[in-house]
Amino acid sequence: MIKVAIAGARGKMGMEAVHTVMKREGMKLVSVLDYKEVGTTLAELDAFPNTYEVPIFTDFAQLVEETKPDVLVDLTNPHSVYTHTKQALELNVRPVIGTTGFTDEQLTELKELAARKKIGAIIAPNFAIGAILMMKFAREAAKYLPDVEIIEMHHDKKLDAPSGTGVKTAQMIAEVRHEKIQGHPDEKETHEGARGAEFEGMRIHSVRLPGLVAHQQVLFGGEGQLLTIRHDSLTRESFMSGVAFCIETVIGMESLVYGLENII
Ligand SMILES: NC(=O)C1=CN([C@@H]2O[C@H](COP(=O)(O)OP(=O)(O)OC[C@H]3O[C@@H](n4cnc5c(N)ncnc54)[C@H](OP(=O)(O)O)[C@@H]3O)[C@@H](O)[C@H]2O)C=CC1
Ligand SMILES: O=C(O)C1=N[C@H](C(=O)O)C[C@H](O)C1
Repeated sequence: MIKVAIAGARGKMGMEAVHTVMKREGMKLVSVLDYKEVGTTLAELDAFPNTYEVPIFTDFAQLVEETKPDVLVDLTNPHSVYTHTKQALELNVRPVIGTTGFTDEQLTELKELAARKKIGAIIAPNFAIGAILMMKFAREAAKYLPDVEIIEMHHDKKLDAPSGTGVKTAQMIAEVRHEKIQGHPDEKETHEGARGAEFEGMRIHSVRLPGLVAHQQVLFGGEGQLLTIRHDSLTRESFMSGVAFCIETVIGMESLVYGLENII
């Protein structure tokens, strides 16, 4: 039985993850990490009325001491995720991280820490299998069509831009794409930001609108042709088989993996 703790259980993803872990055979939700006093167990919260008698902690060291989780699933926000991941590794709890917004320096540091401690960790900018395939197909297409722009579209409560998936897509494309600055060499923005975020000569555009969940198009332009690779997460259920897969997989790992494309 894999013992799981979740940080961010009151959030949109966290709520789904709580139900996923509770329903899945072979794993058990032993505790929840919050940053404010919201109650002593999940059953006291409006989101889970009288349902799960799972204790809530505001102190991670105490959570580990009292409930001894094997895995910490983090679905919080870009401001707290780095600290949670580091604390988990230091306390020998395997992190499964869905939260986005890490800097390159933070990723490198966490990778080194996991390697030093020989502890499995997964940082997954996107848990949905369709999104992983979208990124893999985009990497393949970029070998032949190096002119590419990424348009990611999310709900308007999202804190980080570009999305973790948008950045990961650009990183995967950059692995194979001949370096190239796109657009006209003399192009000039008359309104700042018009051309989107720059990533190794590619552009990432972030759309935020109510009604959206998580969507991305990768556009490749060629002579007289356009290839569009698109993925849509229509509900947060789309991420849950990935969350369960990571919890089960991280147990047998001894290093940090960034991106599910490396382990599926
Ligand atoms: N990898 C993937 O496939 C996916 C990743 N995500 C990412 O997951 C993260 C969460 O997304 P989402 O559920 O939509 O966001 P929400 O804002 O709905 O949920 C975040 C929750 O975390 C809580 N929280 C904030 N800080 C802490 C902390 N220090 N400790 C414990 N809980 C905390 C928030 O509480 P409060 O509201 O009181 O501040 C909130 O309840 C985001 O980074 C998002 O990008 C989202 C979807 C898929
Ligand atoms: O905030 C979200 O909602 C999502 N965040 C992740 C990201 O930044 O890529 C994954 C998915 O796109 C949903």
